[in-house]
Amino acid sequence: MENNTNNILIDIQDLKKSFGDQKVLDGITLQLHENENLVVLGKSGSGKSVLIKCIVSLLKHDEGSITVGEQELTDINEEGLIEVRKKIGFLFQSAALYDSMTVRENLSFALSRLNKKFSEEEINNKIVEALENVGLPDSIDKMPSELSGGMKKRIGLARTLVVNPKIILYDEPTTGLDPVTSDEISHLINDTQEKFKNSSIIITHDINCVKTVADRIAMIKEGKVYKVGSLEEFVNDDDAYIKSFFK
Ligand SMILES: Nc1ncnc2c1ncn2[C@@H]1O[C@H](COP(=O)(O)OP(=O)(O)OP(=O)(O)O)[C@@H](O)[C@H]1O
Repeated sequence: MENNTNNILIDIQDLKKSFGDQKVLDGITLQLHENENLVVLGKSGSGKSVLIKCIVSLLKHDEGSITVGEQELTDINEEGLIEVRKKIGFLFQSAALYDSMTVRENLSFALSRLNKKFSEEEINNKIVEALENVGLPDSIDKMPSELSGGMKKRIGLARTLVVNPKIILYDEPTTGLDPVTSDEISHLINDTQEKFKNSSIIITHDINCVKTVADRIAMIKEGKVYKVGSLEEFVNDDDAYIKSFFK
């Protein structure tokens, strides 16, 4: 949870994205720094998921730029995109495990997409290590249907960690979980960041999660960044709109 340097890993400049005549992002400028957890807040439908989908080019932005490392995404080719995606792990809301595969196979599949040659032993070691990091080494041969919601989130995180990404994007990581499990997942996000020194963008409505993980917060309103600051700056802000999120 420390931000030692201000190196920029993702630089978003004046990003715009519409669907038909619905303007969703209307000039977002925002940076993700090295070694930080950046929380993106905004009410439902404000474009938070659209923003992170643009970052991994699951959606194409209309105007502006997104630079990941040295790579600008606007006219990126397929090869460049593969390289960018290797740097970014994306943890979807649903965890999106493959239901017909065991936990081991889910993680192994993620590794196979790296296009690197690993020995059987290396693959096994990486999978065991990733599962240990999320506290579920015994679930290796389980099917997703045998896991609880919280366990699925953890396995989703293990699958993201197994490829060792520099950046992790979390889309509502605690949604649908009870308060205790939500808290465990929030702490796991911090433990992950401390151990692997990666940087994360976390979309969440869960204020307890925000309070646990946020190094910085960016609030989106009407397609623009309404405020960026520390948790303390948000909590102490007198603005009624901001207060409505933190009461
Ligand atoms: N592929 C799409 N085609 C058309 N409209 C879309 C598409 N994806 C998102 N939208 C619209 O963009 C707006 C923002 O959606 P988005 O999912 O980013 O909101 P959000 O801030 O993540 O909301 P929530 O907190 O409820 O998840 C919504 O009005 C949504 O209907």
